[in-house]
Amino acid sequence: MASQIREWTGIQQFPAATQTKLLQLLGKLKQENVSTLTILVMGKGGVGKSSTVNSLIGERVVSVSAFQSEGPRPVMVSRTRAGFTLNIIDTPGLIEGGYVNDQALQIIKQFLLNKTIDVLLYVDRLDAYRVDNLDKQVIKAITDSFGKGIWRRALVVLTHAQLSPPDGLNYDEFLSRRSEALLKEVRLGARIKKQELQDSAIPVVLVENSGRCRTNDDGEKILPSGAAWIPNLVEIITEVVSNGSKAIVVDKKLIEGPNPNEKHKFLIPLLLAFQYFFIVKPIQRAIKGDIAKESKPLWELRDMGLARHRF
Ligand SMILES: Nc1nc2c(ncn2[C@@H]2O[C@H](COP(=O)(O)OP(=O)(O)OP(=O)(O)O)[C@@H](O)[C@H]2O)c(=O)[nH]1
Repeated sequence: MASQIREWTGIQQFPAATQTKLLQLLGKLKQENVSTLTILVMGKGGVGKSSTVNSLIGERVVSVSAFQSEGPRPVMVSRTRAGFTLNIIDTPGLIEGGYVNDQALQIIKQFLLNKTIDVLLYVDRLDAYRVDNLDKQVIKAITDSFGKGIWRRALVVLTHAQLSPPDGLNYDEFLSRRSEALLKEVRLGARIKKQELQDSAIPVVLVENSGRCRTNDDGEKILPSGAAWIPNLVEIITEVVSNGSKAIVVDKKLIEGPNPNEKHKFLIPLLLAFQYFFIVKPIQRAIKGDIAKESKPLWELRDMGLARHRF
């Protein structure tokens, strides 16, 4: 209920330049008749999801820990400002003991029941050097849970953006290699086809949550490129919201129904029937034919009394 939602006072913590840009962006959304934005934040554990939520809200609303957080519970933080409601849903890391924690995933899905996800922030660290099987699993779990359409509403958010790349690589080169490796996995995990690539361009956005993040003359936290990252992130979120794709409505059907990516499951019995009549049957027939044609070995003929013992 709107009356219970707290006023977004955290915005006043931002430097004036950031506040102005944020209010402009929210004003633009309102002009497009968007007055609520629900942002889902997902990713592996410890990549900076909660820190990013706190940075965006401008308050310490969710706890941040260098070690894996305990209760695997999602948290929704809601704030209103000038008739606009911002909901951000922070979720626990999905990986436990090397696998996607199905129970945590189920809890997240239940939590999202009857909510509409406008944007997914898929969070990872910029300073990771390879994409591994865990990334694949998390991307697949998100796709299987919400359908591949969620990636049309997604941003890849890379934290720890204030880094010095290793091996003498320059920053932009490192960023583009890291982004490309991750996006490749997202495209595979989300089963985005080649012809859909153009439509499904997923933006990669940099974030630096550290208190030691550099600032510009206006006091805004900036990236190594000099861009103020909070207004930049919000701007790209508003672009994704306006890209013509559908928000993800989490209803009972999505949570309990068949996997949204298995729409063609009805074909399975047809395929089995095809396999039976056109593969299994002909093979059985061929085997029978072979047996019938087979010349009997001497010992068999002997046993049948048709051949004389030769030994
Ligand atoms: N330097 C730096 N540290 C960060 C950044 N983002 C997060 N951290 C640190 O990384 C650690 C984990 O951050 P969290 O925000 O708790 O990560 P999380 O993904 O929410 O973790 P779980 O809730 O356990 O899944 C904390 O010690 C943060 O202070 C960042 O952009 N830069």
